[in-house]
Amino acid sequence: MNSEGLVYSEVDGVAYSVRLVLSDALVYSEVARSVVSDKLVYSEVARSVVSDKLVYSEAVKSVSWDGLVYSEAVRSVSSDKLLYWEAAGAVMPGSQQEAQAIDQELFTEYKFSVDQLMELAGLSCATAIAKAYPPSSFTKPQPTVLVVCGPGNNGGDGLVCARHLKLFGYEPTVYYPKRPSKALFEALTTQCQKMDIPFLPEFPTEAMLIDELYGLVVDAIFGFSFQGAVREPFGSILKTLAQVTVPIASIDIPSGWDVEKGHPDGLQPDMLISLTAPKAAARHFTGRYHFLGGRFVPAALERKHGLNLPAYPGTDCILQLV
Ligand SMILES: NC(=O)C1=CN([C@@H]2O[C@H](COP(=O)(O)OP(=O)(O)OC[C@H]3O[C@@H](n4cnc5c(N)ncnc54)[C@H](O)[C@@H]3O)[C@@H](O)[C@H]2O)[C@H](O)CC1
Ligand SMILES: [K+]
Repeated sequence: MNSEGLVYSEVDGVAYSVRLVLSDALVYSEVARSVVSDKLVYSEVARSVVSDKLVYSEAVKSVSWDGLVYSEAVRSVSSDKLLYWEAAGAVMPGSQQEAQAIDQELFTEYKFSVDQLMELAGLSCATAIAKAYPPSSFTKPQPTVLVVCGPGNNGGDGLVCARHLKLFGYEPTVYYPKRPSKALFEALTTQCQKMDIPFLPEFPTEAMLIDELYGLVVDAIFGFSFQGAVREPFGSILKTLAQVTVPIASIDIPSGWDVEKGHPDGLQPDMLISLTAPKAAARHFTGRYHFLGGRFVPAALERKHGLNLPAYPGTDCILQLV
C-alpha cells in the first residue's frame, strides 16, 4: 500500500495543515499550525516517521513577537539499538543557571546529601564507561585509565567513578592536584587509596606519555560551575589533554567548555556522560558516545523545570543518547 495526502485549512488567521504518507514499511506524518497577526507569528510543527525499526519524531515551536524570537525543539529517534534525544531552545532547561538551581533544590528542598548524589553520579559514569569501553576493547595489556579530578563536585564524581572502575576490573590512576579540605573529598580520596588506586604526584607533561600508559582518560576537572578563563594548573593540563589520542570521557560537560556555548577549539572528548540532564553545550558534542546518568531526579522536580527527560530502560542507571 502506498498513499499520500495533504489537508490544508485556514480559520480566522490560524492555518492548519496535515500531511500523511503511508507505505508498507513507513508512516510519515506532519502536522503544522500557525497563527499570524500584526505583531505575532506563532507556529508549531510536529513530525514523525515510523518504520519497521525506527521511530523519529520532532516537535518544533516558535514564537516571534516584535523582534523577539523564542524557539524550542524536541527531537527523538529510537531504533532497536539506539535512542537519541535532543531538546533545544532559546529557553533551555540545560542553562548554567538552571543546572545550578536544580542542584540547589535537590539539596535544600528534597533533602538529598551531596554524598548520595555523587555516589549515584559516579557510579553511572563508571557504568557508562564499562559499556562503551569494555576491558576487552583496550589495546594495552591492562585496562588502564587516567582519572583527572578538579577542585569541585565534578572532581568528586571522578573519585567515585575511579573507585567503581576498580571494582569493575579496570586499573585506574588518579591525578588530583587541588584537593579541598572538606571531609567528603578527604573520605573519597582515602577510599581510593585503600583500594590501591595510585595518585600521581605530577601530571605527565607530554601527551605521548599519557597515550603510552593509559587506554582511556576520564575528564572530571570542571562541571556546570566552570566560569571564565581557565586558571592554572588546569590550563596546562587541558592543553596536554587536547593533544592525547586515546579516548577521553568527560563527566557532565567537557572541561573548559562554556556550559551553554561550548568551546569549538577546546577539548573534544570521545564520550560525554551528562548528569541529571544534558546541559545546553551538549548540542556541540561531536564524539561517539553520549550517555545520560544520575538517575535521581524526582518527577516533581523534572516537571517544574520542564526537563522532559527520556525514560531510562528498566532498572538501568544510564541511558545511551548517541
Ligand atoms: N545535581 C547534580 O546534578 C549533581 C552534580 N554533581 C556534579 O557536580 C558538578 C558541579 O559541581 P560544582 O562543585 O558546583 O562545580 P565544578 O565541579 O563544576 O567546579 C567548581 C570548582 O572549579 C573552580 N573553577 C571554576 N571556574 C574555574 C576556572 N575558570 N579556572 C579554574 N578553576 C575554576 C571553582 O573555583 C570550584 O573550585 C556537576 O557538573 C556534576 O558533575 C554532583 O556530584 C551530584 C549532584
Ligand atoms: K568534566
